Amino acid sequence: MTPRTPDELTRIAYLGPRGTFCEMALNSWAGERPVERVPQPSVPAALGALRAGEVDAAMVPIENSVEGGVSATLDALASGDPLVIIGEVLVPITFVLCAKDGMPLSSVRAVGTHSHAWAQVRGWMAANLPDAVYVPTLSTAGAAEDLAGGGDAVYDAAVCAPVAATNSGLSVIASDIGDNKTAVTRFALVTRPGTLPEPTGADKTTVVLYQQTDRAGGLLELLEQFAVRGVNMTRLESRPTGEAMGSYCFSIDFEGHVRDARVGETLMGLRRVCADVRFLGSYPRADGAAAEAREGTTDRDFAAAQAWLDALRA
Ligand SMILES: O=C(O)C(=O)C[C@]1(C(=O)O)C=C[C@@H](O)C=C1
Repeated sequence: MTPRTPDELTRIAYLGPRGTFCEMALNSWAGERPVERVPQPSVPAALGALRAGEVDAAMVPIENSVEGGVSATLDALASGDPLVIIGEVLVPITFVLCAKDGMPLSSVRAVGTHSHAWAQVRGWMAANLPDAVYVPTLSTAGAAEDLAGGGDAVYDAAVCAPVAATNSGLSVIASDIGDNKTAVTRFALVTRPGTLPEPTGADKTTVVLYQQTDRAGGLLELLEQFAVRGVNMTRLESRPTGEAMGSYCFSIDFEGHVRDARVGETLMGLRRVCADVRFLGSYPRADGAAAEAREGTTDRDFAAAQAWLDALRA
């Protein structure tokens, strides 16, 4: 059975192992809730476990303030059985470089970490370890765990959160190595459809849009749907559909809840002009910033216009 409220979510998958930023997001969302945390090796695996009914929800990274959208998550949400976002969490990102005891910084030849983490420490690496080779891993904490495990890790230092270095018993050889000290990653709590959080006045909605045909002004026609109804977008990305060269869909976050009149009208407009609209949920914003409906686009304005039209028709 699909849980209906956040308190009914008892098993939640996340990008593991322990010590990832994803686990921090889940801890921050769960608070005192008695939630069983189920680590998964990758984002597609976490969403696969959710689609298979093995867990009630999944916490996955969706956007980073430095590196942008997390493609693995956006693509896994855009195709396959439908899933919806019911919440978001913002996690400040701090990285350390860690290694086995006794390894000096000058001896590091290869560094393992998640690709998004590497993108956020590139400047520091260029300045401090210009000759180090980058080895991609499935997560930051996974990089630390494999290094500490002493098995077949082909790198001698890992970039991860301070807690992952501690969990793995590794020594921190450089702290606070992120190029941008205010970096934040946004995580989405995803479930199977059936749960629609109530509007709070400070909500976001996520959709994936598939255009009917590739033609001049096609994207403008989609954007007009938002503009004329006063709906503010907070993220817009084009992603390849994978079907053919040049075939793209648009992944969009915008302010407001599907129950807000201007959002409902926008979605209907998009449905008319798109080949397909995938609704990925309406959920409370992590930063609590209320959406301002400009004059002429409030629920009351839409209701008054509808009443006026009804009167004309009667
Ligand atoms: O590897 C982790 O620790 C994650 O939680 C993944 C992830 C990401 O996908 O962006 C999350 C936050 C950091 O920006 C780096 C990596």
